[in-house]
Amino acid sequence: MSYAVKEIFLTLQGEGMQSGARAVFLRFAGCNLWTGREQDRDKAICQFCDTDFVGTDGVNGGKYATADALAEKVESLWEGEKGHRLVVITGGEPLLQLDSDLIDALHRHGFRIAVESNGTIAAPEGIDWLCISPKAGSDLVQRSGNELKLVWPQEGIDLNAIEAMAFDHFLVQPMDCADAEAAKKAAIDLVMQRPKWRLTLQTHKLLGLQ
Ligand SMILES: C[S@@+](CC[C@H](N)C(=O)[O-])C[C@H]1O[C@@H](n2cnc3c(N)ncnc32)[C@H](O)[C@@H]1O
Ligand SMILES: Nc1nc2[nH]cc(C(=O)O)c2c(=O)[nH]1
Ligand code: SF4
Ligand SMILES: [Mg+2]
Repeated sequence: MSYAVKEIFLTLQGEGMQSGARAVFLRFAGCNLWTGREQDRDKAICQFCDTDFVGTDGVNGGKYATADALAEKVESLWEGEKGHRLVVITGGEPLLQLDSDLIDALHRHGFRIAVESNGTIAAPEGIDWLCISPKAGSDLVQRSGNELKLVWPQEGIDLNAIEAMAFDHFLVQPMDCADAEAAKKAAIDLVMQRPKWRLTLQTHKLLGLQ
């Protein structure tokens, strides 16, 4: 199958337990919880998205005909030292498009594969680091993984139910929104009340990185 890619770029992973790691970001176009159009935001299931994932017009974006062609483009962006290759596959919702062909091709090119998903689609085998970020009002299908990263505050989230799921790490990330100060405070309060959780910040935004 072909892959619709919004953009591909080299940066530091800004979020979660792998934050600070050099990584190629592969951002797929499209999401199942929002069209990505501002006029649809109010009626979307996920209303706080900070990302433009519409179309294929970003840096290195486009339609990639094969998994190998896409893996080669990812590899070409990994400059310098050959080792420690990490690709973060995100979107949009990457599990709408990520398949075993692409997982195999990226592994053949020497990459560890991290994925950022909203958890509404079961993850395929072979992902090396799975981050699930639940969205209130959506059906959480993927209930295990390496890290769960909850954007906060969100109404309608059952924290006890989430804590019972099979994740290695439970992270809370303040929502980037009009009242960012209140969101930071709410995230800090959550950790203070529930020590199973850790605070994660969007460090790329603090650093002025992509
Ligand atoms: C743009 S999403 C793409 C991946 C996938 N669709 C998902 O939601 O996990 C990447 C990450 O950014 C988080 N995110 C999106 N909007 C945010 C915001 N306004 N503030 C903080 N984190 C946000 C998501 O929860 C997710 O962890
Ligand atoms: N630097 C950087 N780190 C990130 N971690 C998760 C991101 C995402 O949009 O999925 C993201 C992103 O957009 N940029
Ligand atoms: S699920 Fe992810 S990509 Fe889709 S709208 Fe929400 S934050 Fe954005
Ligand atoms: Mg982002």
